[in-house]
Amino acid sequence: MSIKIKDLSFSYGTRRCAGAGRGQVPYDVLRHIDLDLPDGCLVNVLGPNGAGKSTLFRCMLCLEDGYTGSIAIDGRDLRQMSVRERARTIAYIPQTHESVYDYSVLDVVLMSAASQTGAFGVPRADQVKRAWEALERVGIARLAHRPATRISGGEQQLVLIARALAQNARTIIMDEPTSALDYGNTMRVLGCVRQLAREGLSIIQSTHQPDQAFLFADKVLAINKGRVRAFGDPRDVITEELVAELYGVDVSICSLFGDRMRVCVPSQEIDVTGQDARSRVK
Ligand SMILES: Nc1ncnc2c1ncn2[C@@H]1O[C@H](COP(=O)(O)OP(=O)(O)OP(=O)(O)O)[C@@H](O)[C@H]1O
Repeated sequence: MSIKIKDLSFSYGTRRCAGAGRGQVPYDVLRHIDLDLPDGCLVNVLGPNGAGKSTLFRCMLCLEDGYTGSIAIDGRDLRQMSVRERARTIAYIPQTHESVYDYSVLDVVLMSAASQTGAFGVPRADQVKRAWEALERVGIARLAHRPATRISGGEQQLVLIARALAQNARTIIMDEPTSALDYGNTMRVLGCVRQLAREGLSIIQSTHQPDQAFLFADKVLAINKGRVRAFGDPRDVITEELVAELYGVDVSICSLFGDRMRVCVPSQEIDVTGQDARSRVK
């Protein structure tokens, strides 16, 4: 689904203005954001802590609706859609998700049906079938009857992706889906996410790893201080200047395998003077 954001600004409230006696002023966490996210695209959102990534997601999900400007999905204004319609359109995987109840993995995935059956409705046969298909799709059907609290972090993340798939939403927003995962699970989850985008889903996910964006993203959105700093192809957007600006770290961007892959190397940690820099991307 295509997402069009026009002049989006959002504030959580006011803060005291610098200087004596100036009073409270609105503190805009998001400032005049214009974006056109194409359909069937895997977008990685980069930006330092507090840049506004989660807030942007919350606005796109209408969890915060006090924004100015507009957000349209496939041409329809988000605010004109009912809660159920929105739930069917966009699935959300938040930054942290810790279930305290011992629901089975299958039950967690079946919660996706709540937007159609209501919170206490019994899932229909087709919804159960879809839940199984989603579990198969992400490769964890074998875990269906295990308590969702007693599986690994990577498996839990895959359960949430399966739930989003079973919800049948064409757009999935993920807030740092791999932040708690080890290297192997990170690669498996991101590989699964990329495959889903190749099959036509629109996926927007935040990450703090520019290298991940080189490897997995179709587009990169860089946000800094609530503004869009850059948007486009990873190779165009992720530059040494951008990484230094966003994260305050000097990196060299190097190419590998005949430039099929690029990586950020923190050059301030190693002395690269006089080294062979032929593969460095200028
Ligand atoms: N509920 C809230 N009330 C007031 N201010 C908030 C609230 N949530 C976030 N903020 C502030 O809004 C700004 C943006 O926060 P946000 O969580 O969107 O950043 P982020 O880019 O997702 O950061 P991170 O990478 O650390 O998750 C920060 O200054 C944060 O302190």
